[in-house]
Amino acid sequence: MAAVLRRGASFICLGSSQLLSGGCKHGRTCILPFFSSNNRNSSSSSKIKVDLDSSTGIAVVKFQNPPVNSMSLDFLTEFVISLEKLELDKSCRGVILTSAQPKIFSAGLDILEMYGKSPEHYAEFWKSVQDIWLKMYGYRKMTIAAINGFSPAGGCLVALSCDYRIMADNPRYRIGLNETQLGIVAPFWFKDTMVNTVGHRTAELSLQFGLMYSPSDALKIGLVDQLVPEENVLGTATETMTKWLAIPDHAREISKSMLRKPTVDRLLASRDADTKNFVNFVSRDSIQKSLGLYLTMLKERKE
Ligand SMILES: CC/C=C\C/C=C\C/C=C\C=C\CC(=O)SCCNC(=O)CCNC(=O)[C@H](O)C(C)(C)COP(=O)(O)OP(=O)(O)OC[C@H]1O[C@@H](n2cnc3c(N)ncnc32)[C@H](O)[C@@H]1OP(=O)(O)O
Repeated sequence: MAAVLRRGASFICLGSSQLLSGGCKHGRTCILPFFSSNNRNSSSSSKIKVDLDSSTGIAVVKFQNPPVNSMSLDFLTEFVISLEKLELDKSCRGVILTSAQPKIFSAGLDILEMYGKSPEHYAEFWKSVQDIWLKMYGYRKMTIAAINGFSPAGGCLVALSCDYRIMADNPRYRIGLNETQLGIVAPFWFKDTMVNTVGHRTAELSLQFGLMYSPSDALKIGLVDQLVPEENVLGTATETMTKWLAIPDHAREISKSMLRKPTVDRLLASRDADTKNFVNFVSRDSIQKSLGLYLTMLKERKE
């Protein structure tokens, strides 16, 4: 039985039933939007903060999963629910993704979800990774990634799935699909997303080497669209979104769908096979060993 707390106009629902909205269907703790008296609707689940300004139609979705915004199963579930709600909300026309953590946009998929777990867990996790990509790459509303820090692997994929990417011009930051450096392989839909953005030849070099690009190199290859001083990332994203929103929604949306649907359909046609592939691949002793060594390396770097 779910416990439901009502606080003014806001609802918090805890538990597995779906008393208040489709948002809780995944059976995890979630917090429904808090409606304030002005034009801003905010909601904050534990890992995703949403701030929708209905006077402009722009929502800011902030990742807040310290220390590095790694994408665990819970994070991905909350993320997809937040995007679903915004997609259904007529007052929202565009979404900006950014990070509440200093210096990190997202460290990518949570490696601990792929290490030392059961095949059933790997399958559930992978489906949630597919879900977020399908939601983002086919998203009806305009999306901008305001990349305010490091963005490896899954973090890069999330940015690549947006319509426009603005990155902090800090030469210490890096972005790229570095999977091969962990001894794993970016699946075909990560690869397709990269190819669609930077072209085939650059993707060949990028994916095989697992290259991580500085902001200026990322701009050169078209992995990001614009660099701005770190303190201006969110402001520039909001200004840019306002310009994009001058285009009639239906025309922009249909154009986006024409360009992206074939890529989305490729995964939709083979989701189960892709999940099986992932589970078989990640369950191998050699892959588990690589991931274990990588986790140890991450910890030892600090010592
Ligand atoms: C044939 C093909 C078939 C199927 C496909 C098969 C496979 C495809 C599979 C998977 C695709 C995966 C995509 C991914 O996203 S994998 C994740 C890749 N991410 C990374 O490589 C990033 C690693 N992290 C870093 O480089 C750094 O942490 C940093 C630059 C993001 C931040 O550096 P800091 O110095 O600020 O912080 P740290 O001290 O390094 O980290 C703090 C803390 O967090 C832990 N951590 C970091 N990243 C992750 C992560 N991605 N997952 C889980 N945990 C992470 C780190 O170990 C530290 O932990 P402790 O505090 O030491 O406990």
